[in-house]
Amino acid sequence: MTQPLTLEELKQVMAEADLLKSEADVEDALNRLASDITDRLADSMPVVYSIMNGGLVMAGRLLTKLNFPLEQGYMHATRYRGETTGSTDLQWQAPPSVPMEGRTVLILDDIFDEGNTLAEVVKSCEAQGAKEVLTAVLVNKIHDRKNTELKIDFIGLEVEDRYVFGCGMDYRGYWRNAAGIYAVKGL
Ligand SMILES: O=P(O)(O)OC[C@H]1O[C@H](OP(=O)(O)OP(=O)(O)O)[C@H](O)[C@@H]1O
Ligand code: HPA
Repeated sequence: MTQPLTLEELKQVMAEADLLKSEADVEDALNRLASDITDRLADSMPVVYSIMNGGLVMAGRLLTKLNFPLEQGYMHATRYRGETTGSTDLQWQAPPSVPMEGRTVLILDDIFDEGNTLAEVVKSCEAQGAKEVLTAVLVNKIHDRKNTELKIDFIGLEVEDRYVFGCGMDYRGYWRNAAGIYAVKGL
């Protein structure tokens, strides 16, 4: 495990970061996502799961924009665990909180990076008998290292190939609470 960061270091990370998407950009993206998701799922009484922890902020901000009957749930699967590179094994820290057999499932997550997390989560939902599984992410990171053929159904924003934080995404456990999306200096 890397050494914990101090308060001063964490403030410096933010002070030196590049703002990639403003709070207003994020809000526009969430409104577009809500409209597209409503068009597709308004009549399907879906279960909408957030992938903890990263999906928490997106879910909280998106759910109140969805004006149709849905159930809300969560699951916690983690691959990075406070580091800036992902481990090969996805660790399940909490299984899905609502049964999904025969249901339309929508998975919400903050970022589609190499794609291992969502690919495995989707596979797991299918194995648990979901009728259909759709995915929505706030951010798709653009690079050619995706480890999956999975196509994300709803994408809010695209970002360049840098380590990003804010809107649910952490830098070594911190700054998920930042309202915009930032790239760490040098990463
Ligand atoms: O596309 P991938 O390369 O698999 O990365 C994306 C995943 O990584 C992050 O989760 P993380 O493992 O950091 O867990 P956390 O949300 O609990 O921080 C993020 O929230 C996504 O779930
Ligand atoms: O760029 C990232 N930032 C935060 N969390 C992440 N998980 C995968 N990629 C990222």
